[in-house]
Amino acid sequence: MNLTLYFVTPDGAADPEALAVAAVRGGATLVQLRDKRRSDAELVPLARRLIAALDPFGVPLIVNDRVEVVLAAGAAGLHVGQGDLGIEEARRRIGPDRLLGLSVEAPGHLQALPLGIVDYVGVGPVRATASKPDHAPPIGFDGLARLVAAAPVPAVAIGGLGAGDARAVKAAGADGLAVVSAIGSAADPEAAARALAEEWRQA
Ligand SMILES: Cc1ncc(COP(=O)(O)OP(=O)(O)O)c(N)n1
Ligand SMILES: Cc1nc(C(=O)O)sc1CCOP(=O)(O)O
Ligand SMILES: [Mg+2]
Repeated sequence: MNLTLYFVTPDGAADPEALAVAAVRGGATLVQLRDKRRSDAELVPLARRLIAALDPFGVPLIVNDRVEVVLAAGAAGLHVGQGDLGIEEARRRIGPDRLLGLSVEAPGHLQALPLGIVDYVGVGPVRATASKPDHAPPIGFDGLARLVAAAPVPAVAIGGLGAGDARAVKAAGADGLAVVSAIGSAADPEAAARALAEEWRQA
């Protein structure tokens, strides 16, 4: 698992596959299929196509929220938040070998985290973002640093991040940054991903 540049597909994107391929061509190391609008029946074939498209790049596909889609499509992992399926249940459902990510928004979420169940945490939102209308209060880079320092597993920063943020994310101790719009809304998603990946390398 490489969290350096984690591309999360925009909710309801017309062509998540094209965006994901552009992102990994540019240097994204992990992709999450996050779609609140499509049904499981629509997401399963989409996830299968994404897995096949990402496979030549060696990039795993994580599916947000939908354990049934993970299992039916054979995805590499599942990402859940504080209001989703509990992590013990999620781990039981996906088995020991798939990746499991958990959103963390406050210190209490880490204090309540049993060890050995999740593979990584997504920490945020660093800034307010229109990509997740129901996001928790922004934690800023200081909040990010505090949560990352307390995390017992690798941590990826998320929320309102984009060009120019890699240095601050790395300085906060995170293992990478996760973005939706910085790549998904870019005029040239591959170039945007390449710039972010390069920024991370230079940071
Ligand atoms: C990498 C990463 N971090 C956090 C989230 C947010 O998950 P969640 O809190 O469950 O919110 P939704 O994405 O389901 O709206 C994420 N998806 N990915
Ligand atoms: C999916 C998601 N989760 C968040 C969290 O804080 O848990 S913020 C977020 C959306 C991030 O989108 P963008 O890169 O466009 O700001
Ligand atoms: Mg969720």
